[in-house]
Amino acid sequence: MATADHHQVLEQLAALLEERKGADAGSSYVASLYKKGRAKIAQKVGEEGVEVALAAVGDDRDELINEMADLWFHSLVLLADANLTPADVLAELERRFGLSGLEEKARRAQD
Ligand SMILES: N=c1c2ncn([C@@H]3O[C@H](COP(=O)(O)OP(=O)(O)OP(=O)(O)O)[C@@H](O)[C@H]3O)c2ncn1[C@@H]1O[C@H](COP(=O)(O)O)[C@@H](O)[C@H]1O
Repeated sequence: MATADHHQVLEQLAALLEERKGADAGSSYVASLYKKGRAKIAQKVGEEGVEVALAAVGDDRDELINEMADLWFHSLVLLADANLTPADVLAELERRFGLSGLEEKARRAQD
């Protein structure tokens, strides 16, 4: 896939994950995750997060990319299971543009 198409990958994968809701768990890893349920999917996200942290400390570029891809993938499955999309998360990140992290933290402390 060409670099210019990279921004479409999240949407394409999300569409595929949506399709997998009707798939057979025996022939699709994603369908097998849906079948195991939200808690199992959430557990996978947690495990992949830990693996990302370990890879980062190990300072191995390829390992970090690999583990981050696993984390993003399982996070997308979790979003789909919750009937949310990458666009929902991207919209939230977009909303935060221009708002410094420290400023945001201070606002939260006031709530
Ligand atoms: N991007 C991915 C992707 N990344 C990682 N994985 C799978 O995630 C699993 C994670 O491996 P682990 O060792 O952590 O887990 P495990 O030991 O297999 O599973 P557990 O027993 O821990 O649950 C592996 O089986 C990987 O193959 C993925 N599986 C699917 N996709 C995408 O999802 C699409 C649909 O997949 P299927 O539903 O399987 O057709 C594929 O075409 C891909 O685009």
